[in-house]
Amino acid sequence: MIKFDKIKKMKIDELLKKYSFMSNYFETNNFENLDYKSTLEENINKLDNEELEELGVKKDDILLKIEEYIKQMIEFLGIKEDDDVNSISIIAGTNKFGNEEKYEELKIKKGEIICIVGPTGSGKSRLLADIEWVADRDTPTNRKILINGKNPDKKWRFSSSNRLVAQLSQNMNFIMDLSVEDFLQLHAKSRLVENPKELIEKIINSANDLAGEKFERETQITDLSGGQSRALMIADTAILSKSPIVLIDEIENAGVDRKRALELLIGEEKVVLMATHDPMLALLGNKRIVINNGGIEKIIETTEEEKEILKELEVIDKRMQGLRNGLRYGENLSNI
Ligand SMILES: Nc1ncnc2c1ncn2[C@@H]1O[C@H](COP(=O)(O)OP(=O)(O)OP(=O)(O)O)[C@@H](O)[C@H]1O
Repeated sequence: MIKFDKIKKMKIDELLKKYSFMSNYFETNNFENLDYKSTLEENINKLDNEELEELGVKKDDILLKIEEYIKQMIEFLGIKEDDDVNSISIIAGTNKFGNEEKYEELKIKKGEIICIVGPTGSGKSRLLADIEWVADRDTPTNRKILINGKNPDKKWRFSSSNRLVAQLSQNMNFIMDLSVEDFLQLHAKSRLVENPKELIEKIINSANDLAGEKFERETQITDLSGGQSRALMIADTAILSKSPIVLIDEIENAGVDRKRALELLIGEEKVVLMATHDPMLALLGNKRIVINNGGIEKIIETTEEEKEILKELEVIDKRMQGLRNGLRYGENLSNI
């Protein structure tokens, strides 16, 4: 059952993200001046008589028609409303020595950034893999993953269109000879986005916001620098990927504004889990999971005092960035 009261209160860009078929509806029904940052209801309420005449419907009927259309499309496409992931829970298992982990359950909600810290070989990647596999006491750690507090549907393991997790890895090696725009078109098609034009523009703008040097939609992806391609993949994952969870293996500093990258992912309502050794990134998180000998030893919430340290680190980071840029552009560093 769809909850139309909730749908009415969704901003148009959220609505298009959730129901990409609506772009087609708006286009074929001549909705021309949509404000993407306002809700569906607000957009309909502000239509004037002239616009209503153009649309050929009464104001009161528009929402009813849209509700009916969404219902039919959901049925036709076989979309399940319970695909929405609002939280994941990690239920404790055992460490490498077979001892029980020192927590019972860790619930992570949408919009939270959780960092995973611990020495080399301690089991950080194993934890990420448990989440990706939706472990059910059937991995070396014996952990169990719940989705929305419940035993998850096995489809998360086997369906390719319903990926629970998007992985952001460090190095993107593009080998195809495509422009940025064609590459994103391909991605959008494979993710069944019907009218990807606006999304592609949003991705390119966001990526350019994150990267030091701007690129164009016509730029060949093989010509992108390391930082530019990382920025493109982050924006693509945030905006186009339907996976509700993003796993990150440390975002390299070079060429990407990491704080903005995290803000972009969180703004798109994802659960973000990030393995990192960098104090600045760790403090940007809401919590950090400390792993040792394969087990979760502690879960630490970032305190207000720690957030103060973050401010210091941001000043240092800015200074480093300034010097790095100076170096790049051949300046005398003592003048910076
Ligand atoms: N609870 C556990 N029980 C049994 N084996 C485990 C457990 N946790 C991790 N391991 C195993 O320990 C090995 C090292 O773990 P992993 O690769 O996850 O470490 P890591 O912290 O990601 O290391 P690095 O920082 O070097 O990438 C792996 O073979 C993993 O399967």
